[in-house]
Amino acid sequence: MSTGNIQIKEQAGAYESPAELFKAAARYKGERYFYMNKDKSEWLIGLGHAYIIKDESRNPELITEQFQALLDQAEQPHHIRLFGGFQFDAGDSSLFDAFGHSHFIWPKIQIRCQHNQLTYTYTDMTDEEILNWRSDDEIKAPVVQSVANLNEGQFLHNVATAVEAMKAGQFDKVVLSRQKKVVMDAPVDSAWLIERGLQNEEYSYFLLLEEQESTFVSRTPEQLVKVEDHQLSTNAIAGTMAREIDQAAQKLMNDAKNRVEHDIVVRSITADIEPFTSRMNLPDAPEIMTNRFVYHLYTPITAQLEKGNVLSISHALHPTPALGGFPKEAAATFIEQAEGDRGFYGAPMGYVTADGEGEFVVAIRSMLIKENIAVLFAGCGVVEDSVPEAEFDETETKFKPMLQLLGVTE
Ligand SMILES: C=C(O[C@@H]1C=C(C(=O)O)C=C[C@H]1O)C(=O)O
Repeated sequence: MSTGNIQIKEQAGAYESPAELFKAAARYKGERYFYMNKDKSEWLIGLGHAYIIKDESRNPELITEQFQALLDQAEQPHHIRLFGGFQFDAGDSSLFDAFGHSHFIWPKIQIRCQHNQLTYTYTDMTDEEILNWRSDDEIKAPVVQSVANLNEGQFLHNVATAVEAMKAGQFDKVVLSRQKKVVMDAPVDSAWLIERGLQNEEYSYFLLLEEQESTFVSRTPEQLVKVEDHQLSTNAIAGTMAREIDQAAQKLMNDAKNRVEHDIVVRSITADIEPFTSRMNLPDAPEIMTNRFVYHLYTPITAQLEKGNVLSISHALHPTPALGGFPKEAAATFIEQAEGDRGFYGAPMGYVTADGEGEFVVAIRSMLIKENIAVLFAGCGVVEDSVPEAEFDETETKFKPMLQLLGVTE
C-alpha cells in the first residue's frame, strides 16, 4: 500500500538527444547512467541518486525486496525502473571498488525515451528543483596518449593451460579474457562518449554507469534476458569470426570449433530457464549475427515465464557458458585462479520494472574509466582445439568497439 513518503512527479518532454541531456546534467556527474537498446527504439537516462541499493553480495531477492519496500512508499502510478547490475563474481576487483556487488539506482530524474517520446520521472524534487536542474558544462574532447596490452603473456599462458585441462577432461569450455589500458590526455566525460557512441553503428546496446570517479561503459550485442508481458526472450551468442576475413559468415557457420562452443551455450541456457518457463521455442541451427567488426553465431530463444522475475532469471542464467564456461563451476574456478575478479566485465546489467519485468544484458565490449585512464576488457571461448594465438587475435577484434569509442581506431 502506498504511504506517499516518496514523492514522484511525471511529465512528458520534447525530444532531446541523450548526449545533450548528459551535457546539461553536469551537476549530477558521478551519479548518472545511460542505457539504450539495440534498435535504439528505447533508452533510459538516470540523473542523481534518489535511492541506491548497494550490497556486497550478489543477491536478486534482496534487490527485489528492497525495490518493493521503496515502491510501497511511492505514489502511484509511475514508470520508475531500477537500473544497475550484479558483478560477475563474488571476488573484489579493485578496479570496481566504487561499485557494490549488487548495485542498483533509483534516480532523482529518470528520462525514458520510447519511439522518440520522452517521459520524465522526478523523485523527491521540488517544483523549483525540477525547473532548474540543468547546468551547462563545456565538454573537452580528450586525446589518446597511449595504448598498451596489460596481460598478453598471461592470457596466452591461460589459454594453453585451459586446453591442457580440457584434454585431461576437467571441463568442456572456458571463456578467458585480457585487458588493455588506454591513457588519455584529460578526464573522459560521459557526454563526450555518448555523443561519439551514437555516431557509430555497433548493432549493440549502449550502457554507461557512473559511480563517483568511476564510469563503466559497454557496447554489448548480447542480451541476457528480457521479460515483457510474461514473455521471456534470451539468446545464445557464441562463436566469432572477424568480418574482414573472406567469406567470414559462411566459414563461421561451417566451422566445427565455433559450432561446438555455440552448442554448449544453447544447451546450458535452455536447461537454466527450463524450471521457470513453459513453451520454449528455438531454431534447430544458429543464425548469423552481424556486428560492426565481427560475425557471431546466434540462437534466439523465447518462452512463457511461469515463475520468478527478470532479476532471478538473470541470476539463474549468469554466467552462461558464453562468458563463464561448462560445466559452470569447474570453469568458474579456472577463471578465478587464472584471471582473478572481473567486476562488471561480462556481468548482468540492466533494469527491472515495478512488475519485475525488464531487460538485462551481458556487459562485454566494455571498459572501466577512472579520470583519464580506461581499462578495456575482451574475452573469447576456449575449447579443446583452441590455439592461443588465434584466440588472442579474436580478442584483439573484440576490443575494437571500445578502442573506437575512445578515438584510438576509426
Ligand atoms: C567474451 C566475449 O564475448 C563472448 C564470447 C564469444 C565467443 O567466444 O565467440 C562471442 C560472444 C560473446 O558471448 C567478449 O566480447 O569479451
